[in-house]
Amino acid sequence: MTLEAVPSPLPPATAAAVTELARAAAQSDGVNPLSERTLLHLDGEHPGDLHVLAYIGEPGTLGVSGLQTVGDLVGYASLAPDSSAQLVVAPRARRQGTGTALLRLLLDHGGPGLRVWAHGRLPGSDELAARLGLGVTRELYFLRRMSGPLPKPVWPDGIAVRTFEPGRDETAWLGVNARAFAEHPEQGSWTSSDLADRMGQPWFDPRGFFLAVESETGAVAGFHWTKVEDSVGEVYVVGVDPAYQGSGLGKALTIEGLRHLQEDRGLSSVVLYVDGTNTAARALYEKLGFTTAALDVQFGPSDAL
Ligand SMILES: CC(=O)SCCNC(=O)CCNC(=O)[C@H](O)C(C)(C)COP(=O)(O)OP(=O)(O)OC[C@H]1O[C@@H](n2cnc3c(N)ncnc32)[C@H](O)[C@@H]1OP(=O)(O)O
Ligand SMILES: N[C@@H](CS)C(=O)N[C@H]1[C@@H](O[C@@H]2[C@H](O)[C@H](O)[C@@H](O)[C@H](O)[C@H]2O)O[C@H](CO)[C@@H](O)[C@@H]1O
Repeated sequence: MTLEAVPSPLPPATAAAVTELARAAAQSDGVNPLSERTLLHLDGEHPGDLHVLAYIGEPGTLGVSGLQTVGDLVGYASLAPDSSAQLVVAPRARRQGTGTALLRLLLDHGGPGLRVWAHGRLPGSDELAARLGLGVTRELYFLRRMSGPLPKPVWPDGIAVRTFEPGRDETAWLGVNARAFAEHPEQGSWTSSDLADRMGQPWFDPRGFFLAVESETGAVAGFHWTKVEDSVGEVYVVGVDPAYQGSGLGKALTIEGLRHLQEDRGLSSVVLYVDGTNTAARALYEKLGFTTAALDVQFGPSDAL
């Protein structure tokens, strides 16, 4: 087995093989092994992104033309410029040391700031991490709510709600998102490119992207961006400008998006991700009937814990 670190961009054939590897793992494990950002960054050039390929063959046999066959690829890892990473080994190739080899290479390239996701904290991830001196540095809860009666949203005085208008609201949304998520490891640093990537996805639907605006000034005070992909409805991101936090706006926005997913999109359940340390959001979602369905964790060097 050969390990090869490839700076972005990946050859299209290789990107397709990684996508197929991730699909096979998701089918086998019941959990997507790679995050949305990682999947989005398989295609195209993303400076600073590093791809690691584990394949059956002599070094260099892949060539820049990409993989000869999907069967050649037995593992993949990605390392982002913020030192966050993910790795996946093909179900057919597990317990042969490929995961250990991928993680060692990530440590070599990522250094002490490395943070490796284990989506679903599947069997073996803790053991693999501990073997290389890594411990849990972050918990991301995956919550689910079955459809049912919703309270009516109570909007703060002077606030109106409308949906996102492409070509009009991008700059204002980036601003309120950055302010709302100033303390978040990823969300607050989204750029116009990150937003455009997602607006270009088949699931993007401005009719499910709610903005709370000041009636007098039109300024965006908060938002609830919903997502429906593969028939799964998600509270994708809810954010409230710090100036409005504690005003009831987050609850009203969350309810508005849940109503849309439940009634306009006819979904029987809704999911979301929330950091374990986010006490405010977790309290809000618990009040609205969300319960824990799974847990993603990030591992980092134990001496960094
Ligand atoms: C799926 C996701 O998007 S997870 C990420 C959610 N977004 C963020 O964390 C971004 C930063 N935080 C925010 O934007 C806001 O704090 C939000 C969205 C979490 C909450 O919005 P707010 O407008 O402040 O919430 P709101 O005033 O509607 O309060 C609703 C409930 O949330 C909970 N809550 C809100 N703030 C807090 C807090 N500081 N501490 C504990 N619970 C809180 C309470 O249960 C509250 O109900 P209550 O006031 O009846 O007790
Ligand atoms: N509630 C949001 C914004 S704070 C959140 O916590 N997002 C996480 C989450 O993102 C999900 C992930 O990318 C899934 O692959 C994708 O299918 C979901 O639609 C996303 O919501 O997990 C990410 C790590 O995997 C994390 O970086 C985001 O901040």
